[in-house]
Amino acid sequence: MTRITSVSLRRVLDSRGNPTVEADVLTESGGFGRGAAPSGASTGEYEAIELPASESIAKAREHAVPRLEGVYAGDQRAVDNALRAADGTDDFSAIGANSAVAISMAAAKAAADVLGAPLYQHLGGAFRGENFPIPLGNVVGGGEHAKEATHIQEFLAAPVGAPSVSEAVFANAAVHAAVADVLDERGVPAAKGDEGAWAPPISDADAFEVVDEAVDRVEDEVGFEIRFGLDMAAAELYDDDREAYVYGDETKSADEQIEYVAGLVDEYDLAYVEDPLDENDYEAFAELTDRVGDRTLICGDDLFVTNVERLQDGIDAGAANSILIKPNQIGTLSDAFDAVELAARNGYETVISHRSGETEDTTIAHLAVATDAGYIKTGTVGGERTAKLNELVRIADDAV
Ligand SMILES: C=C(OP(=O)(O)O)C(=O)O
Ligand SMILES: [Mg+2]
Repeated sequence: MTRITSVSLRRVLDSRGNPTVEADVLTESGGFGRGAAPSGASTGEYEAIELPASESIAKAREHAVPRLEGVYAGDQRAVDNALRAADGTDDFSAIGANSAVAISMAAAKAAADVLGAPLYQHLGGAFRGENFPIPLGNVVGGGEHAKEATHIQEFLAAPVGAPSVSEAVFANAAVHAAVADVLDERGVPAAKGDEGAWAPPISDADAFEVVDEAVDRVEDEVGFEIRFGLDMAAAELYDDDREAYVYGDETKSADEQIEYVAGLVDEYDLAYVEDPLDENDYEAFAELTDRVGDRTLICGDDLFVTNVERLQDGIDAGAANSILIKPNQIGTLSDAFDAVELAARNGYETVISHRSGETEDTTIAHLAVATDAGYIKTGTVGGERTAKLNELVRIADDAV
C-alpha cells in the first residue's frame, strides 16, 4: 500500500526568499506527502552538505528518485537507506542534504496519509509518551540572523510552567510583544531578524535587561513560570586565529567565556543555554556543564549537528546535557531519530529545532511530539514559525 510510485522535486521559496527544495511523494494506493527543506545561516562546521537547490534537485532526480520507486514509504529506514545509498557519501554532498531531508519527510507524510494516522502517530507509534514539548521562543536576536544587533544570536522565552502547549505558545507571543513595549519605552527602534525576533541595536547586557523585564511582565499577567534562555551560537563568535570569543571590541578566552556564561546562568536563572562555546571545544563544554548543568540545560547544536558519532563523543566527555535536533543537519528522519534515541538513553534532553531559513512545513512539530521531546525551538511569530506552533496546538487539540 505504501509502495512509492513517484517522487517529484521542485524549487520553492524559503522565508529568506532563497530557493529551497520541496519534494512530493506518491504511493500506489494514492498516499501523498510533501516536505520542504529548511536552511541554516549559522551552520555548524560538521553539518551534512546543502547544495544549491537546482543542483541538488538535478542530482537527486538522477541518483535518488529511480532507487526510491518501489520502496515502501511506510518503512522509513528503507527510504532513508535508499537515500544514503543513492548519495554514497557520509555527508550527502553528492545529492545534497536539502533534497534528502525533503524526500525523507515527504515519504513519512505519504505513509501517514495511507495509514490514515497523523504524522506524529505514524512516527511515534502507539506507545509514545504523552508529554508535549515546551516551545522556546526567540524574542531578541542578532549574530548571523541580523546585522547591527546583539552579539548573542538568540534570547529565548521559556514558558516552563505553562499548563498547556497553547498557553505556552501564547505566552511566548506575549513576551515578544512585551519586548517591543520595553524597547519602545527606552526609545530603541528595532527591526526583526531572520526568525522574527526583535533585532535591536543594543548591547548584550542591555538585551538581558530588556528580556528579563518583558518576561517578568508576562509572568505576572499569565500567572505561571516563564524563564528565558540563550542560543549563543558561540562558534560564530570564536576566532580561531585569536583563540578567543570576539564581542565587537572585546574578546574573551575560553576560561573567561565559561566564567561569563556561568555568571549569566546564575544572574538570570537561565533555563537553557545552547552552544555557549566553540563547536570544537568539548573540554570547555564539559567544564561549563560540570559547573551549571545541575540547574540549566547546556545544549549542543553546532557541537553535535544531530550526528550520533559527535553526540557519543560528547556523552563520553560529559560535554552537555541536551542536544538540538535539526533533521536537515544530518539529512534523514532515521538519522534524527537515532540521535534522539542515543540522547534519551544517556539522559540528555532533546530539543527539536527549526532553521533560520524556513518554509510552511510542519514536520518538526510532529517530530517533537512523536519523540516525546522536552522542548521545541521554532520561533515565536511569522508565518513559517506559526505554521509549526499552530500545528502543535492542533495536535494537542486532536485536530490533525
Ligand atoms: C536555528 C538556528 O540558526 P541556523 O538555522 O541559522 O543555524 C540555530 O543556530 O539554532
Ligand atoms: Mg543554534
